[in-house]
Amino acid sequence: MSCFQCGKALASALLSPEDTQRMDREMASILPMVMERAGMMVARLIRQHRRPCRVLVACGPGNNGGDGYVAARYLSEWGWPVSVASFQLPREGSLADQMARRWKGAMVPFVPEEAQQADLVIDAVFGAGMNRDLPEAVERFFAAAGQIVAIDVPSGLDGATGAVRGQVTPCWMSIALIRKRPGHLLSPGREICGEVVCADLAIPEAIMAEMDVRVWENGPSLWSIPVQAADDHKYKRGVVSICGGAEMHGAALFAFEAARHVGAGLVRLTVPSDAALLYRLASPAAIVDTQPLEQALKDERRHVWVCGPGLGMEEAEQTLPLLLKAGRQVVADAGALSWAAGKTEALKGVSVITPHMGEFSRLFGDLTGSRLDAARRAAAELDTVVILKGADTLIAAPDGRVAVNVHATPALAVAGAGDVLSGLVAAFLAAGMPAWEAAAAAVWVHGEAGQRAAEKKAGWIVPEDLFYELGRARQAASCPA
Ligand SMILES: NC(=O)C1=CN([C@@H]2O[C@H](COP(=O)(O)OP(=O)(O)OC[C@H]3O[C@@H](n4cnc5c(N)ncnc54)[C@H](O)[C@@H]3O)[C@@H](O)[C@H]2O)[C@@H](O)CC1
Ligand SMILES: Nc1ncnc2c1ncn2[C@@H]1O[C@H](COP(=O)(O)OP(=O)(O)O)[C@@H](O)[C@H]1O
Ligand SMILES: [K+]
Repeated sequence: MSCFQCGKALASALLSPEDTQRMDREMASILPMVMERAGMMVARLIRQHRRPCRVLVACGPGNNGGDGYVAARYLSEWGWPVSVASFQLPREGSLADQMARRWKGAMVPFVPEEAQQADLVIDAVFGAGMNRDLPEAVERFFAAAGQIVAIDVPSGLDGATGAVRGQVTPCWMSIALIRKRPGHLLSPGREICGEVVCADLAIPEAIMAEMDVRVWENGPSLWSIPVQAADDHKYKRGVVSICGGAEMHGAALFAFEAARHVGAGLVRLTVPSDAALLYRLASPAAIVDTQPLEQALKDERRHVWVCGPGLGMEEAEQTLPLLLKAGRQVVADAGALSWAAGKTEALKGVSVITPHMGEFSRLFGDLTGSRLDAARRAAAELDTVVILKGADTLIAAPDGRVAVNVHATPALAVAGAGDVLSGLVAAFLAAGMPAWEAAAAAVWVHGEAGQRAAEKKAGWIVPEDLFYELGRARQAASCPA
């Protein structure tokens, strides 16, 4: 089943600097109109969010500055008291220069005292074109400001990665132009952007369709989860098998209950025989097998397995290679990832791995560069979908696609929440979804269930609270084709 459709997903595209540059080239002839619209939209959005107040627009030398001059003109025409502080004037003859020349209002020096006196400072110093560390004068200027609205991205934020290049003062609002950037969602960028509002700018569809987008905000436009049908039967819904360990029963049981509650047709636990009774007592609904794994693997219907939650090193060693040798689709987590540290190639053939940052570094070494690039590299290296978990979870495919998920809640920061996620991924794989789509949908449904559970329990949840939210969370995630 292939359900990824680029067109449908365009609304949630996250633009890289290369995307922006390509778009600028494609739109060369209409760029003045696009900049005019960008500045106007910024002014409009500010008018929607604030009563008239003293505004200072801080403008840089590039197109971000150009947008700032236009926004200043509109607000001023609407009667707002506006002045402009130029960090550096645009190059003569450039588009930004043309917009600067149309600004006939007050110009003030680019100094912190001016920023301090304004009720609202608009940051149009650097946007997507920022290519080196933030100059100190810019840091000091914004540090003195009260409320800041950033055009596109706050100056100093790397839109591609969410990294900051200097001391960046947190904004009240950021107005993303055309589409958000990964940096609006990825920490630490996410924490300095404030509320992120997108100004669509009505770019011609033909230009948008040409975009080779590889990064998206995770959401239902990226995948289709199978819906219930009159002729459903348990094998059509999908069979999930879970390896349980001898000592830590809870983790495998969390994955088991998650797969059951999100709609898998049949979920089975394969466990050491002396632990079987404990599993059965813990969950009377559990179908617990004690036959050797080789035996269980003779059943071709059991083609999706969760391997890792609650497994010790030895148990992981005794199960994962067998599952892979038998050509099963495997979701590898926890114990399986710890076992593979130092021999990452042992994970080749796994469909999805679900490391948190600690497990990821043990597998792939300390992070150099951005988490987004690291997750993408790991996915390509192993030819596996990588779910790099955290407050901003990344779902990377071997072909370079990445979904950035912020549809979650800090209420999920509790032991066992990751085991639930493994069960969800397996359930969606077993339902026939391709690995990247299954992983992205599982992460979103996990976040949705977390939000619903947190709402009921003032934010303080345990993993079990997620189970009874999963049906509705799956429903919310089912996007009609
Ligand atoms: N296609 C699009 O996405 C559109 C983009 N627009 C605007 O264009 C912006 C990008 O414009 P540009 O590519 O001109 O880039 P910027 O306006 O972000 O800045 C580029 C200029 O700043 C200088 N610069 C960069 N980092 C610096 C640093 N740390 N210290 C000193 N100087 C530095 C560069 O040498 C260059 O002169 C977007 O953020 C957005 O605001 C809009 O005008 C509308 C359309
Ligand atoms: N601050 C947070 N905001 C949103 N989601 C979070 C946050 N902290 C943790 N999570 C999510 O909760 C889950 C925790 O998984 P993990 O760390 O593997 O825990 P465990 O192995 O104990 O189950 C992950 O899916 C992660 O993305
Ligand atoms: K900016």
